[in-house]
Amino acid sequence: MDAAIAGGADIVDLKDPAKGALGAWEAAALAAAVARWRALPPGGPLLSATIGDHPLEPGALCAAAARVADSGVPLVKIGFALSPATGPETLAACLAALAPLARAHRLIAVLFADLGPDLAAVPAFAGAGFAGVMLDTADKRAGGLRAHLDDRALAGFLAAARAHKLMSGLAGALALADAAPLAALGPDYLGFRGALCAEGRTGALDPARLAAVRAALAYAAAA
Ligand SMILES: O=C[C@H](O)COP(=O)(O)O
Repeated sequence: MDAAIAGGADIVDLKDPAKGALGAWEAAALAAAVARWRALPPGGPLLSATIGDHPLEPGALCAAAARVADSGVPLVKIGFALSPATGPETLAACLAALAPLARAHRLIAVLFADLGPDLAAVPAFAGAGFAGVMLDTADKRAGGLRAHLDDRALAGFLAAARAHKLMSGLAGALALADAAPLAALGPDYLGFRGALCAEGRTGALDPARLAAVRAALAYAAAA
């Protein structure tokens, strides 16, 4: 957390990469991080946290999301493992169960580009009261986001999010070289983890790598 703040991250995402794509922090560590974040001077980063990797099962998603939301973290990231095999009733049941939580907390739906999600599901998240949608990848060894979705698909996803007033993000094994082309598509944020670590995704953040991504995003924003 300290390295991300020092490196100028706009959003610090609390996740345990050793536990999976959206591995969750333990409750005590999460509460401590939220308390430290609240004590930061104004103008600091926003804070998000992931709820862990769960199947598309309403009870499991609700319990995990409620636990993270109860910590007071302002953005709660919930992975939806949508694939071509997912029936519409499965997503509908999950969203119906999460809608009450979405009325009290800012929930972000994470879809995994490498699982082949139906990007036409974006309006359903808006309908359930979500605050945002983003793309990520589930299998970090299977290539980055742009290996799974081309610019046209990504632009369509972002346009749908904008049309439904959802915050939008792109992530998924992004490299430094992805910063400019993806920023050009106009997401609200880009998410990086592996590219910021000298010794792999589960390692510590490397200030030099963080600075390089920060500089690339600043350059892209000024272009
Ligand atoms: O939320 C963002 C992603 O999980 C970042 O991780 P990654 O860059 O290692 O894919």
